[in-house]
Amino acid sequence: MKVEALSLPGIVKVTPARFGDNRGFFSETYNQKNMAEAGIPDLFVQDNQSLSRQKGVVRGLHCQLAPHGQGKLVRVTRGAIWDVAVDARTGSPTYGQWVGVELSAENWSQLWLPVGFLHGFVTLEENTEVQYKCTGLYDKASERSVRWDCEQLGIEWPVTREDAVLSEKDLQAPSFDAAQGWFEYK
Ligand SMILES: Cc1cn([C@H]2C[C@H](O)[C@@H](COP(=O)(O)OP(=O)(O)O[C@H]3O[C@H](C)C(=O)[C@H](O)[C@H]3O)O2)c(=O)[nH]c1=O
Repeated sequence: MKVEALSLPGIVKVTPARFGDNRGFFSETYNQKNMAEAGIPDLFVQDNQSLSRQKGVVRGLHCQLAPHGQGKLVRVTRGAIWDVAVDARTGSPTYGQWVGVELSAENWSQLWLPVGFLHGFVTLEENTEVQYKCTGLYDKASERSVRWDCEQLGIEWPVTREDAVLSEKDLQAPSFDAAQGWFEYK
């Protein structure tokens, strides 16, 4: 498995091996030992999957507050996304900084985001399926959102506001200012 630390400390991109043959391929998409060696904890308690039928669907920026914070290990099993992590840990030297990575069924890469980071993505193809493991269970009351196109964050999304497809919840999300104090940098 290939492991790449990204420009935002704490965010890790991993690419499991994929063994192709005349039938197709086989891949260990999650191996506790390999992931632990990459610095990705082994306690995942929930698997999620979403399908976005259109190109340009933006989901995020989301997180859950303590004690329901979620580390996420994200991968794409059909189509492609541009996946984004934002450091929301008050006191962090990289507070408000972001990193974006293309994850696709083609490149087979996965992105690890620890607790304390906002997560969001935009689909780059129609009928994109995203699957992700979470270190915490869903807790609706502790969900928080920040608007995807917050000027303060300046995320360089590969989609225009006109073309972006968002949920009502995400259309009404506050700016990143709201995130002050959500997470403490340790
Ligand atoms: C997240 C979640 C949602 N739901 C229900 C609640 C709603 O009735 C429905 C759709 O939820 P939502 O619109 O919040 O789904 P997304 O916009 O894809 O949200 C996700 O998008 C970004 C990218 C994330 O990282 C989070 O995991 C998550 O916030 O699924 C559940 O039952 N369990 C869950 O864990």
